Amino acid sequence: MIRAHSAATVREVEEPRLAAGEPLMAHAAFALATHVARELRDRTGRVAGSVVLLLVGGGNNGGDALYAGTHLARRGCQVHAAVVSDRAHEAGLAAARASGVRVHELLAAPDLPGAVVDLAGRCHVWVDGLTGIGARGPLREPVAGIVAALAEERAAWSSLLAEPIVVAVDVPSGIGVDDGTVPGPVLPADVTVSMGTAKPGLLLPPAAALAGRLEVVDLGLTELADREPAACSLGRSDVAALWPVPGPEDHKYTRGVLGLVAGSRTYPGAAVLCAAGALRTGLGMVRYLGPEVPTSLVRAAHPEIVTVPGRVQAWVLGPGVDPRDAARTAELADHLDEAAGQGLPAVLDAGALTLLHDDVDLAGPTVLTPHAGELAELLTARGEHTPRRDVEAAPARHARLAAEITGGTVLLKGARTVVAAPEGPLHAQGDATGWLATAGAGDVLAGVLGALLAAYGDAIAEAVHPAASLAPLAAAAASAHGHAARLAAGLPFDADDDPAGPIGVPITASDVADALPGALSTILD
Ligand SMILES: NC(=O)C1=CN([C@@H]2O[C@H](COP(=O)(O)OP(=O)(O)OC[C@H]3O[C@@H](n4cnc5c(N)ncnc54)[C@H](OP(=O)(O)O)[C@@H]3O)[C@@H](O)[C@H]2O)[C@@H](O)CC1
Ligand SMILES: [K+]
Repeated sequence: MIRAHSAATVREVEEPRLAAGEPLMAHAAFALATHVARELRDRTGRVAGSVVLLLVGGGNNGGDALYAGTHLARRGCQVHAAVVSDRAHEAGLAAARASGVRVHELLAAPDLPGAVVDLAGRCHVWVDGLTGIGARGPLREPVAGIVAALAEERAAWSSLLAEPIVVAVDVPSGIGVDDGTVPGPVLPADVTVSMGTAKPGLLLPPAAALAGRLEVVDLGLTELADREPAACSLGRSDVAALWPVPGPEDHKYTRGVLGLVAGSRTYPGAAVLCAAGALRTGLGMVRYLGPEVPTSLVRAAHPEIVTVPGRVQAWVLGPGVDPRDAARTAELADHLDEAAGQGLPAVLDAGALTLLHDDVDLAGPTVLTPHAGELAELLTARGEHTPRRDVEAAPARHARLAAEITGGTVLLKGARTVVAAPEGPLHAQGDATGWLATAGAGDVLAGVLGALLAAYGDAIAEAVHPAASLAPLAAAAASAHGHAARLAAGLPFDADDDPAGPIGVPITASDVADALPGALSTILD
């Protein structure tokens, strides 16, 4: 699991250590130099003789870059430092000069962005030490202009072979360190070397997509183990640890029975796909409840499905249900009440999300699975006027707001899925592929999550804090679903940002459901 801590937590932990004279910056800079050297060797085949640009702002982030530059100069690199603040780290500057780094004090340059871009054009690697966890809000001038010019230059270069490598120090300068927003210009990185712990903005969308590969440097900040992370991402072994695996004593009722109210005459496929997602995830039984169509289609596609009411351990309510169908919506509300009465978990998707447009307080453990548009509608209906683009610009903030307002756990679907409970760490999972953005994929996900919750349903109903396990389970479902999509698209199992890697093939939602057992076998291996 990658655990990310807020800037404030990092400061609280590092301050007493710095006061005690621990050389945290020296360790950070050495690790940074090692990563830069490795990147140079992997991509260009050499370290000595490479030309390195340090982008140096006015704080310790620039200090990290300067000290890393001293190590790289000693390893035979030609190192240039573009200093764009009059408060650059003094000791770092002195050390850099002493080790042969060429320091360019550029603040007085008539065209500052142009001067930095000129210098950058001669360098194999750019080390972004402009701002780190000390940044506040969008980048200000002159740094904003420099970053915008470099980002433009880099985008233009990417069509050529000799791209510069961008290594961000701690975070790509300009991202919202704690909330993952991109409030202004940011220089996208190939690698981000984060100091002591990951930062939330490196995991959360949309900023996470600008961080490249994440490398976390262990600075021995052991106190962080006892501090709740602000955000986290489950790895394969975390998902495996959560996944229910049947033992010899299990039977279908202990493995979990899922009640499914989905599909309509207009959208019958949603019921078939949601059932497929649940069945291929593995559970004891699916009880489908609905009108003749789609019941006949669900039975034809999945003969193992039971279509009579009975005991269940979790519900999936709403995929493919038209919220204008008053009778069906009332049915959804009844099942939601029934689940809450028994303390059983429920997934509210698509049509069922409109149940929360009224001032309903969720009484039971509930996961909402909106996409950005549905979340915007929900928030607006609950008095927080929110255009869809605002949700897309700050997914974590809006998912958390919806969780606080409704009392549910919100799984906000997107290229990178965010899960927010009313409190506790945010989760972000970026295991999927762009090919997954296809009709019906969300119905499959609701099924996967429903199956997982059914397995845990009785335990959740008996738990002291029934909602506490929902966010990790929702994140695990998103991860398995994303991995299945990668497998179906013919992509390597784990997402990486290698632009030279395979691009994959188009997939359908049915392909994703079919790929679930294969993905789970790799996860559980
Ligand atoms: N984690 C760890 O244990 C360790 C962390 N370490 C490192 O320290 C870093 C934190 O250093 P830090 O506190 O000096 O702040 P930093 O990020 O360099 O930014 C301050 C500068 O940015 C400027 N600035 C601010 N906002 C801005 C804006 N919007 N637009 C433009 N400029 C803006 C601000 O200017 P000012 O607002 O003061 O005028 C000031 O000049 C951390 O990220 C990591 O790299 C390691 O060295 C040791 C171990
Ligand atoms: K930075």
